[in-house]
Amino acid sequence: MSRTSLSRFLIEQQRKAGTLPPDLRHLIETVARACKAISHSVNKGALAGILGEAGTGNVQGEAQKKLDVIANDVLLEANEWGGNLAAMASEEMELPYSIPDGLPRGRYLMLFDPLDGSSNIDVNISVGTIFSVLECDESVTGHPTEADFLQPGTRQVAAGYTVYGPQTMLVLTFGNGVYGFTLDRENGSFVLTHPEMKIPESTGEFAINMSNMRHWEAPVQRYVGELLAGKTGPLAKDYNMRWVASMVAEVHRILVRGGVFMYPKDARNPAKPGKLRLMYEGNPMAFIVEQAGGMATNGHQRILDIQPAALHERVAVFLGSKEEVARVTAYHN
Ligand SMILES: O=P(O)(O)OC[C@H]1O[C@](O)(COP(=O)(O)O)[C@@H](O)[C@@H]1O
Ligand SMILES: [Mg+2]
Ligand SMILES: [Mg+2]
Repeated sequence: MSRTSLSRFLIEQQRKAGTLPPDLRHLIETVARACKAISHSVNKGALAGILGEAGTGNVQGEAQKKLDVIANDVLLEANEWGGNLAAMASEEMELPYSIPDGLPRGRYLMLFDPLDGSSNIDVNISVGTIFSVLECDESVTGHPTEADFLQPGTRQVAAGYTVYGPQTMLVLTFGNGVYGFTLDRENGSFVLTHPEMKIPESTGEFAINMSNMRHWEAPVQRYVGELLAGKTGPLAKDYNMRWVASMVAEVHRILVRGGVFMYPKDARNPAKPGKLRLMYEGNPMAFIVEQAGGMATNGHQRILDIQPAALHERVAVFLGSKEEVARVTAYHN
Protein backbone atom coordinates (compact mmCIF):
# COMPACT_ATOMS: atom_id res chain seq x y z
CA MET A 1 0.00 0.00 0.00
CA SER A 2 1.58 3.34 -0.99
CA ARG A 3 1.80 5.22 2.29
CA THR A 4 0.77 8.87 2.47
CA SER A 5 2.17 10.57 5.55
CA LEU A 6 0.32 13.42 7.25
CA SER A 7 2.96 15.86 5.98
CA ARG A 8 2.61 14.69 2.37
CA PHE A 9 -1.20 14.75 2.62
CA LEU A 10 -1.20 18.29 3.98
CA ILE A 11 1.20 19.55 1.28
CA GLU A 12 -1.00 17.99 -1.41
CA GLN A 13 -4.07 19.64 0.13
CA GLN A 14 -2.20 22.96 0.23
CA ARG A 15 -1.36 22.63 -3.46
CA LYS A 16 -5.04 22.21 -4.32
CA ALA A 17 -6.85 25.49 -4.90
CA GLY A 18 -6.49 27.28 -1.57
CA THR A 19 -7.85 24.49 0.59
CA LEU A 20 -5.10 24.75 3.18
CA PRO A 21 -3.07 27.92 3.80
CA PRO A 22 0.59 27.23 4.72
CA ASP A 23 0.24 28.61 8.26
CA LEU A 24 -2.79 26.41 8.97
CA ARG A 25 -0.91 23.42 7.57
CA HIS A 26 2.00 24.19 9.89
CA LEU A 27 -0.38 24.56 12.87
CA ILE A 28 -1.88 21.12 12.20
CA GLU A 29 1.61 19.59 11.94
CA THR A 30 2.50 21.19 15.30
CA VAL A 31 -0.64 19.86 16.97
CA ALA A 32 0.00 16.38 15.54
CA ARG A 33 3.52 16.39 17.01
CA ALA A 34 2.10 17.43 20.41
CA CYS A 35 -0.49 14.63 20.26
CA LYS A 36 2.32 12.16 19.53
CA ALA A 37 4.03 13.28 22.76
CA ILE A 38 0.75 12.94 24.69
CA SER A 39 0.29 9.47 23.20
CA HIS A 40 3.67 8.38 24.56
CA SER A 41 2.69 9.57 28.04
CA VAL A 42 -0.71 7.85 27.83
CA ASN A 43 0.92 4.60 26.73
CA LYS A 44 3.47 4.64 29.56
CA GLY A 45 0.74 5.09 32.18
CA ALA A 46 1.85 4.05 35.63
CA LEU A 47 5.43 3.60 34.38
CA ALA A 48 5.59 7.37 33.90
CA GLY A 49 3.71 8.14 37.12
CA ILE A 50 0.99 9.92 35.14
CA LEU A 51 -2.06 8.13 36.55
CA GLY A 52 -4.28 9.52 39.28
CA GLU A 53 -5.29 12.93 40.45
CA ALA A 54 -3.21 16.06 40.09
CA GLY A 55 -4.54 17.39 43.40
CA THR A 56 -5.83 20.53 41.64
CA GLY A 57 -9.19 21.64 40.27
CA ASN A 58 -10.17 23.43 37.06
CA VAL A 59 -12.64 26.12 36.08
CA GLN A 60 -15.24 23.38 35.45
CA GLY A 61 -15.17 22.57 39.16
CA GLU A 62 -13.65 19.17 38.35
CA ALA A 63 -10.66 17.51 40.02
CA GLN A 64 -7.87 17.44 37.45
CA LYS A 65 -6.09 14.22 36.56
CA LYS A 66 -2.32 14.39 36.22
CA LEU A 67 -2.72 13.66 32.51
CA ASP A 68 -5.16 16.56 32.06
CA VAL A 69 -2.41 18.90 33.23
CA ILE A 70 0.42 17.15 31.35
CA ALA A 71 -1.52 17.15 28.07
CA ASN A 72 -2.44 20.80 28.51
CA ASP A 73 1.20 21.75 29.12
CA VAL A 74 2.38 19.75 26.08
CA LEU A 75 -0.09 21.57 23.82
CA LEU A 76 0.79 25.00 25.24
CA GLU A 77 4.54 24.46 24.93
CA ALA A 78 4.39 22.99 21.42
CA ASN A 79 2.17 25.74 20.07
CA GLU A 80 3.46 28.85 21.78
CA TRP A 81 6.62 28.58 19.66
CA GLY A 82 4.77 27.55 16.52
CA GLY A 83 4.23 31.08 15.25
CA ASN A 84 0.72 30.34 13.94
CA LEU A 85 -1.42 31.35 16.91
CA ALA A 86 -2.47 34.58 18.59
CA ALA A 87 -3.85 32.73 21.63
CA MET A 88 -5.12 29.41 22.96
CA ALA A 89 -7.98 28.39 25.24
CA SER A 90 -8.43 25.11 27.06
CA GLU A 91 -10.88 23.18 29.21
CA GLU A 92 -8.15 23.24 31.84
CA MET A 93 -7.57 27.01 31.91
CA GLU A 94 -10.09 29.60 33.06
CA LEU A 95 -8.80 32.35 30.78
CA PRO A 96 -7.28 32.38 27.31
CA TYR A 97 -3.52 31.90 27.06
CA SER A 98 -2.00 34.63 24.91
CA ILE A 99 1.21 33.99 22.99
CA PRO A 100 3.81 35.77 25.16
CA ASP A 101 5.29 39.02 23.85
CA GLY A 102 8.50 38.39 21.94
CA LEU A 103 7.34 35.01 20.60
CA PRO A 104 6.14 34.70 16.97
CA ARG A 105 2.37 35.18 16.71
CA GLY A 106 -0.04 34.09 13.98
CA ARG A 107 -3.63 34.69 12.99
CA TYR A 108 -5.35 31.66 14.52
CA LEU A 109 -7.04 30.98 17.82
CA MET A 110 -6.98 27.38 19.01
CA LEU A 111 -9.23 25.82 21.64
CA PHE A 112 -8.73 22.35 23.03
CA ASP A 113 -9.82 19.69 25.45
CA PRO A 114 -6.33 18.36 26.10
CA LEU A 115 -7.49 15.10 27.60
CA ASP A 116 -11.05 13.96 26.90
CA GLY A 117 -12.47 11.00 28.80
CA SER A 118 -10.44 11.69 31.94
CA SER A 119 -12.44 9.23 34.03
CA ASN A 120 -10.98 6.47 31.83
CA ILE A 121 -7.28 7.23 32.31
CA ASP A 122 -6.75 5.09 35.42
CA VAL A 123 -8.78 2.16 34.04
CA ASN A 124 -6.91 1.93 30.72
CA ILE A 125 -9.84 2.79 28.44
CA SER A 126 -9.43 5.03 25.36
CA VAL A 127 -9.03 8.76 25.94
CA GLY A 128 -8.31 11.57 23.49
CA THR A 129 -7.48 15.18 22.62
CA ILE A 130 -9.93 17.48 20.81
CA PHE A 131 -9.03 20.75 19.09
CA SER A 132 -10.80 23.55 17.22
CA VAL A 133 -9.24 26.35 15.15
CA LEU A 134 -10.74 29.80 14.57
CA GLU A 135 -9.31 32.93 12.97
CA CYS A 136 -8.55 35.91 15.15
CA ASP A 137 -10.24 39.02 13.81
CA GLU A 138 -7.57 41.11 12.09
CA SER A 139 -8.75 44.16 14.02
CA VAL A 140 -7.34 42.57 17.18
CA THR A 141 -3.93 44.11 17.73
CA GLY A 142 -3.08 43.34 21.36
CA HIS A 143 -3.69 40.11 23.25
CA PRO A 144 -6.97 38.41 22.26
CA THR A 145 -9.65 38.38 24.93
CA GLU A 146 -12.31 35.78 25.73
CA ALA A 147 -14.72 37.76 23.52
CA ASP A 148 -12.46 37.17 20.48
CA PHE A 149 -12.98 33.43 20.92
CA LEU A 150 -16.79 33.64 21.08
CA GLN A 151 -17.47 32.74 17.44
CA PRO A 152 -20.08 30.23 16.25
CA GLY A 153 -18.81 26.81 15.15
CA THR A 154 -19.47 27.66 11.50
CA ARG A 155 -16.39 29.93 11.72
CA GLN A 156 -13.99 27.05 12.43
CA VAL A 157 -11.25 26.69 9.83
CA ALA A 158 -10.10 23.30 11.13
CA ALA A 159 -11.00 20.76 13.81
CA GLY A 160 -9.71 17.38 14.85
CA TYR A 161 -9.13 14.85 17.55
CA THR A 162 -6.56 12.25 18.46
CA VAL A 163 -7.87 9.07 20.04
CA TYR A 164 -5.37 7.21 22.24
CA GLY A 165 -6.77 3.70 21.88
CA PRO A 166 -5.45 0.36 20.62
CA GLN A 167 -4.18 2.55 17.80
CA THR A 168 -3.35 6.23 18.15
CA MET A 169 -5.37 7.94 15.40
CA LEU A 170 -5.56 11.57 14.33
CA VAL A 171 -8.81 12.57 12.58
CA LEU A 172 -8.98 15.94 10.82
CA THR A 173 -11.21 18.22 8.84
CA PHE A 174 -10.62 21.67 7.39
CA GLY A 175 -13.89 21.86 5.57
CA ASN A 176 -13.45 19.46 2.65
CA GLY A 177 -13.99 16.02 4.11
CA VAL A 178 -12.72 14.01 7.09
CA TYR A 179 -9.39 12.20 7.03
CA GLY A 180 -7.99 9.63 9.50
CA PHE A 181 -4.31 8.96 10.16
CA THR A 182 -2.82 6.09 12.18
CA LEU A 183 0.41 6.62 14.14
CA ASP A 184 3.19 4.31 12.97
CA ARG A 185 5.30 4.05 16.11
CA GLU A 186 8.16 2.43 14.18
CA ASN A 187 8.94 5.65 12.36
CA GLY A 188 6.87 8.14 14.35
CA SER A 189 4.70 9.33 11.46
CA PHE A 190 0.94 9.58 11.11
CA VAL A 191 -0.10 7.62 7.97
CA LEU A 192 -3.32 8.24 6.01
CA THR A 193 -5.39 5.09 6.63
CA HIS A 194 -8.98 6.41 6.50
CA PRO A 195 -9.43 8.84 3.57
CA GLU A 196 -12.89 10.48 3.23
CA MET A 197 -14.54 9.07 6.39
CA LYS A 198 -18.34 8.96 6.01
CA ILE A 199 -21.05 8.31 8.64
CA PRO A 200 -23.80 5.90 7.44
CA GLU A 201 -27.16 7.74 7.32
CA SER A 202 -28.93 5.06 9.33
CA THR A 203 -27.74 3.01 12.27
CA GLY A 204 -28.65 0.34 14.77
CA GLU A 205 -26.47 1.64 17.63
CA PHE A 206 -26.95 4.40 20.21
CA ALA A 207 -24.74 5.82 22.95
CA ILE A 208 -26.07 7.53 26.08
CA ASN A 209 -25.39 7.26 29.81
CA MET A 210 -28.57 5.37 30.79
CA SER A 211 -27.96 5.95 34.51
CA ASN A 212 -29.21 9.53 33.97
CA MET A 213 -32.53 8.39 32.45
CA ARG A 214 -34.79 9.76 35.20
CA HIS A 215 -33.23 13.21 34.73
CA TRP A 216 -33.91 13.57 31.00
CA GLU A 217 -36.51 15.78 29.36
CA ALA A 218 -39.59 14.19 27.75
CA PRO A 219 -38.34 14.12 24.11
CA VAL A 220 -35.24 12.15 25.14
CA GLN A 221 -37.31 9.83 27.35
CA ARG A 222 -39.60 9.19 24.36
CA TYR A 223 -36.77 8.63 21.87
CA VAL A 224 -34.69 6.31 24.08
CA GLY A 225 -37.89 4.44 25.00
CA GLU A 226 -38.44 3.78 21.28
CA LEU A 227 -34.83 2.62 20.84
CA LEU A 228 -35.26 0.18 23.73
CA ALA A 229 -38.60 -1.06 22.34
CA GLY A 230 -36.72 -2.17 19.21
CA LYS A 231 -38.69 -4.39 16.82
CA THR A 232 -41.73 -4.25 19.12
CA GLY A 233 -41.89 -0.43 18.92
CA PRO A 234 -42.43 2.31 16.31
CA LEU A 235 -38.83 2.15 15.02
CA ALA A 236 -39.42 -1.51 14.11
CA LYS A 237 -35.80 -2.55 14.51
CA ASP A 238 -33.57 -3.62 17.36
CA TYR A 239 -30.74 -1.35 18.51
CA ASN A 240 -27.44 -2.04 20.26
CA MET A 241 -26.03 0.27 22.97
CA ARG A 242 -22.53 1.50 23.77
CA TRP A 243 -21.24 3.96 26.41
CA VAL A 244 -17.44 4.38 26.65
CA ALA A 245 -17.49 7.64 28.66
CA SER A 246 -14.96 9.13 26.26
CA MET A 247 -16.60 11.42 23.73
CA VAL A 248 -13.62 10.99 21.39
CA ALA A 249 -13.99 7.19 21.38
CA GLU A 250 -17.76 7.42 20.79
CA VAL A 251 -17.36 9.88 17.91
CA HIS A 252 -14.62 7.76 16.36
CA ARG A 253 -16.81 4.65 16.49
CA ILE A 254 -19.63 6.60 14.84
CA LEU A 255 -17.32 7.85 12.08
CA VAL A 256 -16.24 4.26 11.38
CA ARG A 257 -19.57 2.39 11.63
CA GLY A 258 -22.37 4.88 12.34
CA GLY A 259 -24.43 5.47 15.46
CA VAL A 260 -25.99 8.25 17.51
CA PHE A 261 -24.28 9.83 20.56
CA MET A 262 -26.31 11.76 23.10
CA TYR A 263 -25.41 13.81 26.14
CA PRO A 264 -28.68 15.67 26.83
CA LYS A 265 -29.28 18.35 29.38
CA ASP A 266 -30.73 16.87 32.52
CA ALA A 267 -32.50 17.90 35.69
CA ARG A 268 -29.38 17.35 37.86
CA ASN A 269 -28.12 20.76 36.72
CA PRO A 270 -31.15 22.60 35.32
CA ALA A 271 -29.09 25.78 34.97
CA LYS A 272 -26.66 24.01 32.63
CA PRO A 273 -27.75 23.05 29.08
CA GLY A 274 -25.62 19.88 29.31
CA LYS A 275 -22.31 18.46 30.55
CA LEU A 276 -20.18 18.84 27.43
CA ARG A 277 -18.54 22.13 26.50
CA LEU A 278 -19.55 23.94 23.31
CA MET A 279 -16.27 25.54 22.25
CA TYR A 280 -13.85 22.59 22.51
CA GLU A 281 -16.08 19.51 22.50
CA GLY A 282 -19.41 20.31 20.81
CA ASN A 283 -18.15 22.55 17.99
CA PRO A 284 -15.11 20.57 16.79
CA MET A 285 -16.99 17.28 16.91
CA ALA A 286 -20.02 18.82 15.16
CA PHE A 287 -17.76 20.16 12.38
CA ILE A 288 -16.18 16.72 11.90
CA VAL A 289 -19.53 14.88 12.03
CA GLU A 290 -21.17 17.21 9.51
CA GLN A 291 -18.16 16.98 7.18
CA ALA A 292 -18.57 13.19 7.33
CA GLY A 293 -22.25 13.46 6.27
CA GLY A 294 -23.73 13.24 9.76
CA MET A 295 -25.76 15.72 11.83
CA ALA A 296 -25.14 17.47 15.17
CA THR A 297 -27.73 19.43 17.19
CA ASN A 298 -28.40 20.50 20.75
CA GLY A 299 -31.88 19.00 20.40
CA HIS A 300 -33.27 22.23 18.99
CA GLN A 301 -30.74 23.67 16.55
CA ARG A 302 -27.51 22.93 14.69
CA ILE A 303 -24.64 23.08 17.20
CA LEU A 304 -22.44 24.96 14.72
CA ASP A 305 -24.99 27.81 14.56
CA ILE A 306 -24.97 28.50 18.31
CA GLN A 307 -23.59 31.93 19.17
CA PRO A 308 -21.40 31.35 22.25
CA ALA A 309 -21.84 33.63 25.26
CA ALA A 310 -18.98 32.25 27.37
CA LEU A 311 -15.74 30.35 26.76
CA HIS A 312 -16.69 27.35 28.93
CA GLU A 313 -20.40 27.24 28.23
CA ARG A 314 -22.03 23.84 28.08
CA VAL A 315 -24.17 22.35 25.34
CA ALA A 316 -26.50 19.38 24.96
CA VAL A 317 -25.18 17.08 22.23
CA PHE A 318 -27.03 14.80 19.78
CA LEU A 319 -24.71 13.77 16.96
CA GLY A 320 -24.10 11.01 14.42
CA SER A 321 -26.18 9.23 11.78
CA LYS A 322 -28.47 11.79 10.16
CA GLU A 323 -31.67 9.71 10.32
CA GLU A 324 -31.53 9.28 14.11
CA VAL A 325 -30.33 12.79 15.00
CA ALA A 326 -33.11 14.27 12.82
CA ARG A 327 -35.64 12.07 14.63
CA VAL A 328 -34.65 12.96 18.20
CA THR A 329 -34.35 16.64 17.23
CA ALA A 330 -37.84 16.57 15.71
CA TYR A 331 -39.17 15.19 19.02
CA HIS A 332 -37.79 18.31 20.76
CA ASN A 333 -39.42 20.66 18.30
O1 LIG B 1 -19.06 10.18 33.02
P1 LIG B 1 -20.27 10.54 32.19
O2 LIG B 1 -21.28 11.39 32.90
O3 LIG B 1 -20.88 9.37 31.50
O4 LIG B 1 -19.71 11.53 31.04
C1 LIG B 1 -18.82 11.02 30.05
C2 LIG B 1 -18.48 12.20 29.18
O5 LIG B 1 -17.70 13.12 29.95
C3 LIG B 1 -16.48 13.36 29.28
O6 LIG B 1 -15.45 12.54 29.79
C4 LIG B 1 -16.16 14.85 29.49
O7 LIG B 1 -14.92 15.14 28.99
P2 LIG B 1 -13.65 15.37 29.94
O8 LIG B 1 -13.19 14.02 30.37
O9 LIG B 1 -12.67 16.06 29.01
O10 LIG B 1 -14.07 16.22 31.08
C5 LIG B 1 -16.72 12.98 27.82
O11 LIG B 1 -15.55 12.58 27.15
C6 LIG B 1 -17.65 11.80 27.97
O12 LIG B 1 -18.50 11.61 26.84
MG1 LIG C 1 -13.89 16.25 27.24
MG1 LIG D 1 -10.88 16.99 29.29
